[in-house]
Amino acid sequence: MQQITLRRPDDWHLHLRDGAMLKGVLPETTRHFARAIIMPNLVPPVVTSADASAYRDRILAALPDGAQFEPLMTLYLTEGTDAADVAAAAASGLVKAVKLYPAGATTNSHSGVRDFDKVMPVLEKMAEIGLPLCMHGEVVTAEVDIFDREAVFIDTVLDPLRRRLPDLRVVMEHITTKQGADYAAEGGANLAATITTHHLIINRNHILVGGIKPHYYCLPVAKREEHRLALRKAATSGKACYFLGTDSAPHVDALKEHACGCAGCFTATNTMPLLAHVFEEDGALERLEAFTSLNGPAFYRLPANDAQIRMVKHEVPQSFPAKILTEAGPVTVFDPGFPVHWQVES
Ligand SMILES: NC(=O)N[C@@H](CC(=O)O)C(=O)O
Ligand SMILES: [Zn+2]
Ligand SMILES: [Zn+2]
Repeated sequence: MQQITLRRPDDWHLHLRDGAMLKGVLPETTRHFARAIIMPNLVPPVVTSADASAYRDRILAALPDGAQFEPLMTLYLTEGTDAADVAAAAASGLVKAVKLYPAGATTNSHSGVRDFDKVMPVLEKMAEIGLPLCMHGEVVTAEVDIFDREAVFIDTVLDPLRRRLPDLRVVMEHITTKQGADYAAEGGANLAATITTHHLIINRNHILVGGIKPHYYCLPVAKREEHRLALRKAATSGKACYFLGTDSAPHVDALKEHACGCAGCFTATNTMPLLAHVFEEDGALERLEAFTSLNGPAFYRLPANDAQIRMVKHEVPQSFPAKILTEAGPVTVFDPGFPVHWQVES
């Protein structure tokens, strides 16, 4: 029996939603994770420090008994965001990052940014105080093919912005391409990238071959195999610029299995066993802790967790729930399509 011990992991990109869904999915994260960067794309979005404070209270109220979990709050950047409010929210410790959604790029992004000039005062303030900007890195212009959106974003939006504001600390969220992995590696100390569990496992064939698989559809959409392999190489490299952001994004089954299905994979339940599988397969188990527990806190200038988890590889494949039954409706858990022998024991 193989086993490993690592510092408790953190999730640097997580959707918890609100109300009945929040209550239903929160235990799936708090079981293994100590902290998570909480995405602000609620309806309406978490825009002001007052919104973030109220949302944090709702998350804390929904925690399962005895859970040791700290939600790290973010603000949703709009063209009306007030730089002074952002600075105050960061200074008080309430807010750990600001999230930028290009308008129309993904789930609940219509309040996002259209004109970058309008948000420059906020970005300048963030550069001054060292508050990270988390970016959903896709252009949304109709002429750009959906599989090229990330690479075009890097060239036409991210790189010009970083030249204009070199002190701005940026996290490229949920990178899905070799271009994304390469750009993050070359960006110096002010640039990092999160990588999801599912983008290490699926490519675009998994979504489309043999019938459309709505539970593999997320944004940015999974790309060609060469990109998945580039992400595997990046995540398992141990390099400081890459860390886990699951982007676990629950939608009820009725809205995933739909004529216009929602984007998002729900991986909170089985992420750590899946990552142990992936890292072992790539001969990199000793670098799993860097990816899940060390590189993220270092970038966010927070201490790593002191507590540990132990993971064990069993002879027999482990079973995971197929669905989480929330009071908002059932949510299908990401199915990697192969047996997983790893389990978190404590
Ligand atoms: N990743 C997704 O496919 N969906 C996310 C939004 C996002 O992170 O882009 C969601 O909120 O459902
Ligand atoms: Zn996103
Ligand atoms: Zn997300």
